[in-house]
This record gives sequence, structure tokens and C-alpha cells, in this order.
Amino acid sequence: MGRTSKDKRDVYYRLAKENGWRARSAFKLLQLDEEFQLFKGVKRAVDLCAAPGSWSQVLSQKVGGQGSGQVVAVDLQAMAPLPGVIQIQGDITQLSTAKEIIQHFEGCPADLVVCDGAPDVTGLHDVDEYMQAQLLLAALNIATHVLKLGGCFVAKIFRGRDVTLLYSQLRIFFSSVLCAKPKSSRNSSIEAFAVCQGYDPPEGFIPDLTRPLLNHSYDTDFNQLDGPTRVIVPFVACGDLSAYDSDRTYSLDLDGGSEYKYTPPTQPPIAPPYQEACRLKKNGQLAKELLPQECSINSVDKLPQPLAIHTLLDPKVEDNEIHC
Ligand SMILES: C[S@@+](CC[C@H](N)C(=O)[O-])C[C@H]1O[C@@H](n2cnc3c(N)ncnc32)[C@H](O)[C@@H]1O
Repeated sequence: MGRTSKDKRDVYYRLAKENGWRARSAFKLLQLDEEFQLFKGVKRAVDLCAAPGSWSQVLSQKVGGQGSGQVVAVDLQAMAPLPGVIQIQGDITQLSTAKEIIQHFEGCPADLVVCDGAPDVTGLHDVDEYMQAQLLLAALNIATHVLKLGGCFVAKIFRGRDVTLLYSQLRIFFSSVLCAKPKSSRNSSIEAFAVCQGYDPPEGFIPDLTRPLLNHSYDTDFNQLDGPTRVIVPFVACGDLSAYDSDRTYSLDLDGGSEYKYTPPTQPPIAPPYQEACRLKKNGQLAKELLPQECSINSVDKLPQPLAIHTLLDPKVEDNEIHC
């Protein structure tokens, strides 16, 4: 991504760097909290699909009051350690990962489960929405095992054609279900967040990992449902109205015809692997497997190898992060 690219000039991307957040997504959770006071009284929380970890950063600061709470973070990908955050690397749709998460909360349930999970989008909207729904249902299933009564579940949702099916499933377990769009979530994205408060499963419900809520038929057009079967949940735009608009970018200020002058963010990327990579470069050890653990983050794995290594070695290039 070039320095003049829109993403690089994204207001929340820069703010995240300036404030030490690992990703711009941190603002989404902070703005959701502003609206719904998600962290009030929360001592234990689960962050599903957590990498690179900006939501975990927020949770570790807000939960239990100055880091005295417990946060368990889970992702397919490894992420750089965070003080006070227990990390599990695994797929949340897998039984083994679910079991590992649940064992941390046996006898002491969680107050809050969040999930910012997103599949690698294919561009085929139906497929992407279906995959996203599966992630949400896997997260919901884990939540039914770890949440205390009255607890809260927040999950990324794609507001696609069949979203009303998800709302109806969520309404089975929570007394209040809302759809919220924080100001920092791009207007151009169908992403929003289901904010489910008051965990209250149906009487006699026994959470069961062997029946992971994933086996619903998607053949019906759920938007055609009416009467009590059609669930329309309130939509809330949240975040201070005077907060930056998510589609706002810094201007290039080229009116005077002068060349664009790049101003670096005040803070360099968190835990940059540059130093270690530079050391390896000096020693002539450029092989990827020799790079430190934190180098295996998203974009590096996806980039063609020479570019990935170049990205890691050039401190002027800041793209070895996930732009969420
Ligand atoms: C938008 S990013 C999350 C950003 C994170 N909330 C933050 O603030 O840093 C989505 C994450 O979902 C993870 N993910 C996708 N599918 C997953 C799965 N099945 N199990 C665990 N993590 C998954 C991806 O690896 C990616 O790190």
C-alpha cells in the first residue's frame, strides 16, 4: 500500500498508530462501549478472532479495572503477547479450540464475549455472508458455554440478505439484541455489530458442543417471514456524532501543485520485528522460517516472499500489520 493510498491516510488508521492500538478496530469496540457500557462490571472476557489484538488491548485495560480481570484471546493466527491476556491459537469452529476456551471459565463464567471474526472474503457475497454467519454461530455456541446469566455477547455481523435469521437465533438466547454501526466502521462496508445483552437461554437449554448451532437450513428466504417469525432488530449508529467519519482521509494537499510530503505517524508499529529482521539480514539469514514469531501476521504471509521480507526489513514501510 503506497503512502498516498486512501487506506494509509484513513483517519482511524493514523489515530490507532498514534494511540498505540494494534489496529483501527480498537475504535469500534471503544465506540460500542460508549453507547452500551459494555465493560461496566466486567471481570472476565473472551475475545474471539482477536489478532492482531487491538480489542484485547482495549479489554485488558478496561476489564476488571486496570488489568485485574481475565481476558482470553483466541485466533487462528499467532499474535504478539499482551500483558494479562491468555492467548489460544486455534480455529473457533473446531471442537478442540472451543474446549480449550471453555476450560478457562469452568466454575467462573465470563461477563462478556466479543467476536470480531471475519473470514477471508472471496468477493462472492453469498459465500462471504454464509462464512461470516458460521463464524458468528461458532462464537455464539462458545458463548453459551462460558457466559454467565445476564452476560453480554458482541459479534461482527454482515447485514446481508439473511441476517434476520441470525437475529432470530440470537434472540433465543438474549433478552436484548441490537444491530450497531460504530462511526469508525466504514460506511462502505456491510459490517455491523450484533450487541446482545442479558444472556437468558431458554429453560432447559443445555449447551452442547456436539450440536454447534450450525446445522440450520438456509433454503428459506428468511426476509419473507412475517408476523412473530420475522425479527427486525433496532439499528443504532454509535460513537460520538462529532467523532471522525470512518471514510475520512487526510488530504494530499496538492492544490499548490507541490509534491506530496509524507508525515509519519508519531508512533512506529507495535513490537516491530524490524530489529530482529535487520539482525538476521546482517547475518545473511533471510529465510522466512528464521524470522521471529510475530512476523507470521496476516499480510506478511499473504505477500509474495521477496516483498514480505522487504516489508519487514524496511522501517520506512509500515505494512506488516493488519488493517482492520
Ligand atoms: C478483523 S480481524 C480481528 C481484529 C481484532 N478484533 C483486533 O482488534 O485486532 C479478524 C480475525 O478473525 C480471525 N479468524 C477468522 N476466522 C477464524 C476462525 N475460524 N477461528 C479463529 N479466528 C478466526 C482472523 O485470523 C483475523 O485475525
